[in-house]
Amino acid sequence: MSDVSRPSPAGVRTAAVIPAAGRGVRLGPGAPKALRALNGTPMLIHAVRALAASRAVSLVVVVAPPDETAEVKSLLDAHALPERTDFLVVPGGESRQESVKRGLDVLPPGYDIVLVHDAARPLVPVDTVDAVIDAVRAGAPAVVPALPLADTVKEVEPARTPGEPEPVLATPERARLRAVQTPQGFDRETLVRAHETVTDNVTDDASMVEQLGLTVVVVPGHEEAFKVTRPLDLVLAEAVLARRRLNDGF
Ligand SMILES: Nc1ccn([C@@H]2O[C@H](COP(=O)(O)OP(=O)(O)OP(=O)(O)O)[C@@H](O)[C@H]2O)c(=O)n1
Ligand SMILES: C[C@](O)(CO)[C@H](O)COP(=O)(O)O
Repeated sequence: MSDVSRPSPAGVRTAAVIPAAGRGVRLGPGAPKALRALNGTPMLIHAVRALAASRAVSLVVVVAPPDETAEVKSLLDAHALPERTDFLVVPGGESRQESVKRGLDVLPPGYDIVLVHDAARPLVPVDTVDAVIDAVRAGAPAVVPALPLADTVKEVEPARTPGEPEPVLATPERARLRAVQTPQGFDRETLVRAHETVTDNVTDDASMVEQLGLTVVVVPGHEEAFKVTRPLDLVLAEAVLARRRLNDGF
């Protein structure tokens, strides 16, 4: 049994920041990605429910597309969400990193552990969320869920002209590689310092903590925590939801 299903250690509270302000260019034209429906419910609501399913999470900060903050607030009001969880909505920025920073900026005092979770990973199981929180509670300053890779990975010299063949530079040893997911979990002070210190644009929050010289640890991720990025991912997400409904017997 995860430690997280037990009451929080006295005074230790966990908040989740959900960056949801991206357009979803790779998914194709349409509404901002987080507002697109999966089986009739916006992807963002699935992601919020997934994080709020953890009994340890008592605050969820949604970082919304700047023109859609009112709509996001209405969606949160319209969908059944746990009463023990508080919600805040703030407008996002130009990059994922800036959006996460905006979420961190509005966190009230008293939250010592912060999770950062992509709205684009709507189906993460609660056990994965709890495993990340457990590892932060155990003392890691930064924790990422990750999976081994199925494909061999090549480092290439990127083509200068699109479509040109790309020369391979190296083949990293696959057994040492992991595909990193979210939620990523942090000691709050560490994550805030990373966002204040690191100025290059990076693709995840944990790599900012690596740049501080601190150790980031990996816990097992989950296949269902995949990121909805391209159109085929929508088909997969709806298939996962259909399988869950069958397994739940309704
Ligand atoms: N300016 C941005 C860009 C991204 N995100 C969020 O960061 C997460 C991961 O980003 P990604 O999957 O790349 O989403 P998009 O940026 O929307 O996708 P694309 O690159 O295809 O436009 C998503 O939940 C997305 O909403 C954000 O909050 N603010
Ligand atoms: C944070 C992340 O989901 C970890 O895999 C990923 O780096 C986000 O990348 P994106 O290109 O912004 O989707």
